Amino acid sequence: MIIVDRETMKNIDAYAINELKIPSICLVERASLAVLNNINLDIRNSFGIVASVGNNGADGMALARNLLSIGKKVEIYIVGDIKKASTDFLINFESCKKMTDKIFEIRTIDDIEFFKNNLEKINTIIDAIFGTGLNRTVSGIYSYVIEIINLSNIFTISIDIPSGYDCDGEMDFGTYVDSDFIVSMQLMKKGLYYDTYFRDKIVVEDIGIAQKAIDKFINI
Ligand SMILES: NC(=O)C1=CN([C@@H]2O[C@H](COP(=O)(O)OP(=O)(O)OC[C@H]3O[C@@H](n4cnc5c(N)ncnc54)[C@H](O)[C@@H]3O)[C@@H](O)[C@H]2O)[C@@H](O)CC1
Ligand SMILES: [K+]
Repeated sequence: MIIVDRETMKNIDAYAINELKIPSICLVERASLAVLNNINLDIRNSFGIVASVGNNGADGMALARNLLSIGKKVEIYIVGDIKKASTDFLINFESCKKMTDKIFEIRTIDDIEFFKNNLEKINTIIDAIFGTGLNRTVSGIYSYVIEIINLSNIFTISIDIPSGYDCDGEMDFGTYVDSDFIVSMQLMKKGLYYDTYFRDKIVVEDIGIAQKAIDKFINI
């Protein structure tokens, strides 16, 4: 099994997109389907997608669109400034806005209360806040949201990495999602493999990042 650190994963992602011209939105779509294919849709019918506005959030928006398309109950909670959203995030966010009005921004303490109360109506949380882009201590509204997710005891699936957890397993960024299940993209992340608590709750899924991009940065 190939195990990568954060920097290597970011280099592989960038090479696949910028040099091999693999459209990033294709990777986002594959990532969303990788999560979808790991959900038991017979028992999971109501979803809270909790997303920030980078590409981990982009994966979350693509998954939200796919869940809405098959008629699942989906509520979308955005934590972060939509004005700073990534291009890939906005592509599926635009579609989600056409498919549901249950899209809520979490910015204030009142929003936090609303989020906490609304969670009682769903049975699955999708954690799409941070992935390999996490690079500093989790604070403010982000830490409140993560604490509420953890206190909710609702089955939580993290996209790529539990939000707040250091991909390399070295830094303590304050708080992180206590995921029940993690679908990690393309390659096993070092921090998750060497942390036995998470290692048994993770699947790694191919999302179409070419072997040529992986070989460039992985010297076997
Ligand atoms: N284009 C790509 O590189 C792809 C990325 N993918 C997904 O995108 C993720 C990486 O996306 P990004 O690099 O956009 O970053 P993230 O979406 O992980 O994080 C979003 C942004 O949050 C900010 N941030 C970092 N730490 C923070 C903190 N403590 N408090 C507040 N804000 C903070 C950073 O500016 C970061 O860009 C991967 O984990 C994966 O899920 C996949 O869709 C594959 C394609
Ligand atoms: K995540």
